Amino acid sequence: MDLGRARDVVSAIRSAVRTYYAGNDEALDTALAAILAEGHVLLEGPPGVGKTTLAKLLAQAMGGQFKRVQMTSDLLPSDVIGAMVWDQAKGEFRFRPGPIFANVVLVDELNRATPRTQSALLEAMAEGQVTVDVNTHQLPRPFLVIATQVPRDTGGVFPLTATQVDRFAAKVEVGAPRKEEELKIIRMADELMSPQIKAVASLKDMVEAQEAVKRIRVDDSVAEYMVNIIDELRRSNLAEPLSVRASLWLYRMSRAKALMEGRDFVTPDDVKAVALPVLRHRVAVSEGLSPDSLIRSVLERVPVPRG
Ligand SMILES: Nc1ncnc2c1ncn2[C@@H]1O[C@H](COP(=O)(O)OP(=O)(O)OP(=O)(O)O)[C@@H](O)[C@H]1O
Repeated sequence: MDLGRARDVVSAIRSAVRTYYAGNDEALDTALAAILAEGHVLLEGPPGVGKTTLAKLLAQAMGGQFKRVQMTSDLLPSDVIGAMVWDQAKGEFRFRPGPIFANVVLVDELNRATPRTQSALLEAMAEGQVTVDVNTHQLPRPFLVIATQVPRDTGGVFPLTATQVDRFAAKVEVGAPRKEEELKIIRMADELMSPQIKAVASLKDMVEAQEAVKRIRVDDSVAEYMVNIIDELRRSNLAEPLSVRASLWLYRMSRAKALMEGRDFVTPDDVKAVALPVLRHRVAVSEGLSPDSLIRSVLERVPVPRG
């Protein structure tokens, strides 16, 4: 698929989702970039702000399957990834896929699951496959996990470790809608009971778009710019060290962003556009500072390469 067609596929999906999704651009664009870059997203915010709606519409727009997993402390790894079950009719064991076998999976309240179940999910996300007993089962492509979390101070949660959080390509915080968005939402009250949009692309199109992202050029000066941002962040007295995954996801998500903008090369503006969602969950700051303000100040300090 050429890059122009890949861009058209993504913008068709974006417009289709926009039919009913009235939330902020950052959530929608980050989710789209994450699909293209084969990453996963943490979507945080209060209940009822359209997280499920966004995930469902994304799946519909690309002709894919949507599933939702509500995490609880009694959920076992096999309830999420699948298990071997006895098939009475055939007289043999067969693999029964878990609910993560879908193209877009909303994992609700991830930090309510026990560490074992969280690890099983995160491993599957990282590898794009599930291994049960000795058999490996490929997850569908594209495969996007959108995970939500309950606030850390809620009782009965198992907070994810920094390493686990680091596995997510990006994090977006969604808040209550603005007044005009909310007005649009209530005007669609009937349709929103069960929003349905037609597929405007196929899963094959999306997989080809993922491959197209890998052909987006990143000049040495822009790659160096990414590394300089990460280096400057590391010098900022972070509470936790910043892993190399930070720069890898900055690179991958910037390329996805360039494709969405219809270019075959990454500009420093693409890097800046994805820097907050890609970095904010990896930056553990001391009290009184917000990750976003720290990242913004780093972006202001690091010299931008001239094209
Ligand atoms: N930004 C939005 N765009 C469209 N509909 C929205 C939006 N925000 C909320 N809604 C509507 O409000 C209701 C709740 O939204 P939804 O289930 O998507 O929220 P959620 O964030 O997943 O909530 P929860 O965490 O409680 O599951 C739905 O009917 C949905 O259509």
